[in-house]
Amino acid sequence: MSKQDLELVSVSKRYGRTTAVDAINYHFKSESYTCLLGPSGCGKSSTLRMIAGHESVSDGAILLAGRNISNLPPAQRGTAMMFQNYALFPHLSVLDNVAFSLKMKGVDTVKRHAQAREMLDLVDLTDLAERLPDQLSGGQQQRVALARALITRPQVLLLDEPLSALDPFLRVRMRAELRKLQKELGISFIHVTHGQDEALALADEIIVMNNAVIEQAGPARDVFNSPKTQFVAQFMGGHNVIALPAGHFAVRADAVSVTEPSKGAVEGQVIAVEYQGTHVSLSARIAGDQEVLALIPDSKFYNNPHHPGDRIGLHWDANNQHELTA
Ligand SMILES: Nc1ncnc2c1ncn2[C@@H]1O[C@H](COP(=O)(O)OP(=O)(O)OP(=O)(O)O)[C@@H](O)[C@H]1O
Repeated sequence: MSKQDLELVSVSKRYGRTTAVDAINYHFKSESYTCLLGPSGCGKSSTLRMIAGHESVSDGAILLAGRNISNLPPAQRGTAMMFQNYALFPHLSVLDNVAFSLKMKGVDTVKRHAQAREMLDLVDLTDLAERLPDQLSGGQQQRVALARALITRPQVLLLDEPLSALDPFLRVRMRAELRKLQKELGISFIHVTHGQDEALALADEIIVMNNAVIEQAGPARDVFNSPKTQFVAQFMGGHNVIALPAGHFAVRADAVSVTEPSKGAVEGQVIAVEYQGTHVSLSARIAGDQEVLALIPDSKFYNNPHHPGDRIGLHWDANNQHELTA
């Protein structure tokens, strides 16, 4: 274990009779980008808030660099949080917003402004230092919030749905910037999102939560390619969940190809064909009244097109068939 790693040891959060987080264990590697992903109410924000110290831990321990930080105040943990709504002070300039936590620590004006300018430089906002928050675009406000969190030189930056207030275009641009910043700073980012696209685009590691527990975690490509449960396969998207005599399996829709009826792994009947530009989405009904989706590259499909009602075979390689445990 590296010195800066963050560890959750059987961490639980209960609000009255609701268990929001149920004895989760996780080892966040230092210098990595981790996304906490899951549907609304699964416990991801509670997990993040416990790491930040904005919520108490009901049970278990949080260790950073081997030190138990579970009961320390937020400012003494070595973590910093960037909030969903940015929480900027409307009456303070950009510079003073960024310098705020240093002011609270009693750092003198010259010193804290110099450090705040360094942070503004990092997020490319040097020219806007004297503006007030309401004179900034959403993307610029977000960068101020980032600079303000980073000025405390945290070992771990915690981000709660940081891109949700941005329009789709800006969201894609900002996620590239977040990723770049994390690599440049060489610290850990832990980012809560309910968007699987966002998690796949950003994360070295993805933690999928469901019903207060970690359903699956690991490198982003492993979680996407080899879902272990029906929930993860369906939540990550792009997969078929198929019941076969040998059990339940996940098969990526883009790994399914269409052949002659007798040649495929299973036989089916085409129920819909939809042209989607780069590929064609074909759905077929197979035994057990199950629907299977195949995403076929555009040119491959039109070399040998199929139509609703056609009998076809569906084929996929054995290594694309992942057994589901639940
Ligand atoms: N302060 C609170 N008091 C009581 N219950 C709470 C409180 N905060 C969260 N909960 C409950 O705990 C569970 C987990 O909430 P949490 O906010 O961690 O989920 P989430 O995965 O972040 O959801 P979302 O994506 O909607 O923010 C939910 O059932 C929620 O209603």
